Amino acid sequence: MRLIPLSAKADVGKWAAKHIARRINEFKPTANKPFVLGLPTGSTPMATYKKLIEMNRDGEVSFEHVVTFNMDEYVGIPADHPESYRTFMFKNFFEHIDIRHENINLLNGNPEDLEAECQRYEDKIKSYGGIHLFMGGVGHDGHIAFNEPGSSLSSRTRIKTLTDKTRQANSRFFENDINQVPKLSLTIGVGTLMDAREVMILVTGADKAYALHAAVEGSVNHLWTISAMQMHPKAMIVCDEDATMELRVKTLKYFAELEAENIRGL
Ligand SMILES: N[C@@H]1[C@@H](O)[C@H](O)[C@@H](COP(=O)(O)O)O[C@@H]1O
Repeated sequence: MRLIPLSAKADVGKWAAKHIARRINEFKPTANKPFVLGLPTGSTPMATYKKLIEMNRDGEVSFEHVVTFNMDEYVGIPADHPESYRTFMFKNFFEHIDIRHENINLLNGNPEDLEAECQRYEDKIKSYGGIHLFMGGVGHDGHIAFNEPGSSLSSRTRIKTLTDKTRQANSRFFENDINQVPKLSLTIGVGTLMDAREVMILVTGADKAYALHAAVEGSVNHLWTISAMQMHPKAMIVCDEDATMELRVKTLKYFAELEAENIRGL
């Protein structure tokens, strides 16, 4: 696993956006050979989306032949609810870039059959030959997508009950009222994420410091689903200084030295 320790939150957004653009450009996608990108919601990736929008506008990267799959969606709120992950993605990213709408894949949180919807999603990912690069964030309790503590590390897309802790954290988007936060979600599994050719996780802020410690220094454990990234052949965590507060000085120094070249010139 690589750890890219940067100074500020804005640097994380810039670095991640540049990495995504580099991967897309290296791939030289076409209509018949699209680049498949996995995406998260949340406050953490906002700076990355902003930078990617700028880069798209300036002609540094195109999403014309990029297919996207989002990680998760709430169950039971309308698709056009201001806090649905569909709304989030269109408002903060898709509406501002040159992506074709038929290339956007999102889980439907209101299907007739929830299990069939999960299977449809897995099949659709497979139909593209898998995901090239999956970007993600992390919850305070180390959850990845909505794979809450105790999720199987080989899980696939499925229905998940949200913990009170997650609903409390996300209530900030629902007028600080936990009762408005859905209790269920559809989420890709840890196994789905592990199948991506490359995974890039963004971690910012002191409130995520313990999750970063568990991801990098902890043992692989289903109680911290982010730790499964240690088993991924090509995983990378990009973090800011605040998020490193629970890491050993020795660990941080080790990765900072390894990545010195890649951090310079941001
Ligand atoms: N399902 C999402 C996760 O994908 C996200 O990583 C997490 C952290 O969000 P934030 O970046 O706002 O801290 O929130 C939710 O639980």
